[in-house]
Amino acid sequence: MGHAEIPLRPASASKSRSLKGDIRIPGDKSISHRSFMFGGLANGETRITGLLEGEDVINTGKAMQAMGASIRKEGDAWVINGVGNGCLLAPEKPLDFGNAGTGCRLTMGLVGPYDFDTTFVGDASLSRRPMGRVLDPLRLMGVQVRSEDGDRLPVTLHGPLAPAPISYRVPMASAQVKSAVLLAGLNVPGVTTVIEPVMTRDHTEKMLAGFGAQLEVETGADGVRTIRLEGRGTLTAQIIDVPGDPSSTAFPLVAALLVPDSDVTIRNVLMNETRTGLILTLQEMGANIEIIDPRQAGGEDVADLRVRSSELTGVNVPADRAPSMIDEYPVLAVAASFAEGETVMTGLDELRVKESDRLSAVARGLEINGVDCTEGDDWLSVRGRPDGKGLGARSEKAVVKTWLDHRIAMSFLVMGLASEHPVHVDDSAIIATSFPEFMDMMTGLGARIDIGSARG
Ligand SMILES: O=C(O)C1=C[C@@H](OP(=O)(O)O)[C@@H](O)[C@H](O)C1
Ligand SMILES: C=C(OP(=O)(O)O)C(=O)O
Repeated sequence: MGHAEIPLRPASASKSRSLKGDIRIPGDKSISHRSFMFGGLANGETRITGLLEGEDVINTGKAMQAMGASIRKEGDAWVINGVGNGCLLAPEKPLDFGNAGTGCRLTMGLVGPYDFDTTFVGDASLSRRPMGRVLDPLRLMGVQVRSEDGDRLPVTLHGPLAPAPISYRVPMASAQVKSAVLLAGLNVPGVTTVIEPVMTRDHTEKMLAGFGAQLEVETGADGVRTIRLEGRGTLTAQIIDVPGDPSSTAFPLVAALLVPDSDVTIRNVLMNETRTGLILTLQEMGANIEIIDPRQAGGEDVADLRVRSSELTGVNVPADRAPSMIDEYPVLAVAASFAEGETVMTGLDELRVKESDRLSAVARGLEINGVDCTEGDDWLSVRGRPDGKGLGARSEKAVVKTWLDHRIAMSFLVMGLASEHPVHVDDSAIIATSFPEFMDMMTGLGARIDIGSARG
């Protein structure tokens, strides 16, 4: 059952006394998707520990199974026997990616060049999101595309008999587009080139190299990256331990900063520089975040974070930082609501095409909870109230609309933990797409969050 059919599960968060504890955040969503995909494609048996068992990632696993990979769970490990590069099977039914842009767009690249039909479907949120950004480069490789108006789902792809490699300059800052082109290149003879003017998360490049793909990355003096991948090579199974997701970490982290007398340690957090923009920004705002035991694990930087309540001050968040914190703006806007002075966030155009139009969803949610903010076409400014006085819902009717967007739901629940009045969200069921443990983990730290019954 997709989220379109699941009844909404409203929830409310109320002012909490203090958050205390030591937690381990579930695995990174980006790395988990790619672990299932590359393991499903490689020769041999890939073992994954720490995989995020959220709905988004599970849907990617089901898609890989539908295309021939064998996936099973043994104790804590996921064990995958891959089909071999170039050997995916035609799925018998449409692949349903639920709410997941990453699963859907990367798999379009992975299977698009194959000479058979593959149909992609998703929930109401995913069906509203633009797919042209991935379909355009696939068309250049010779892939036939059948889609609804405006390149929305459902989409059916059929690869050509002789796919051609392309050189593609990614027109927007998007790791999903970069990755889809590279994954398509895996099954195309010759060298596929991706030019990335603005660096985005680099998990695809790193992990493909780890699986043995012939891939090189060159960074120009101007920061422009050129990634070249030799197609039709062999991928070899790997052992993967997925580090904790910095995007999920953002919620208990901001909550601990905002709720007075809090002291929370978060273990095993991925600290890849393409993902740490939020931590940097919060530190600039005066956040007390201690980075403990920074280390390498499985080719990635990880660390433990000790977070204590802090008085925050508004800052300007530069546009060029957006790719390294793209999923964290909703919760940053919540942090800014409790900061002294104004926070201005720029370069936010990509927020309009996430699970919801996050710029507008955040601005509406802040407004109904008494926050003074301004929404621009690609920017947001927030004027905070350090004591949280007057913030929160003044009536039962002031319910944040979450639009099937997990990050909107979690961000506003965090807001309610430090506001004078409770904060209500119209749905919390969607949180299971990326962070099924969110409620238990937060309430375990002392957060007052109640799940209500469906409102009429
Ligand atoms: O490649 C990835 O794993 C992701 C890339 C980002 O999307 P875009 O590529 O659309 O920026 C991010 O928002 C998403 O949560 C995960
Ligand atoms: C944008 C997100 O994910 P996706 O694009 O995979 O749906 C997210 O998790 O915030």
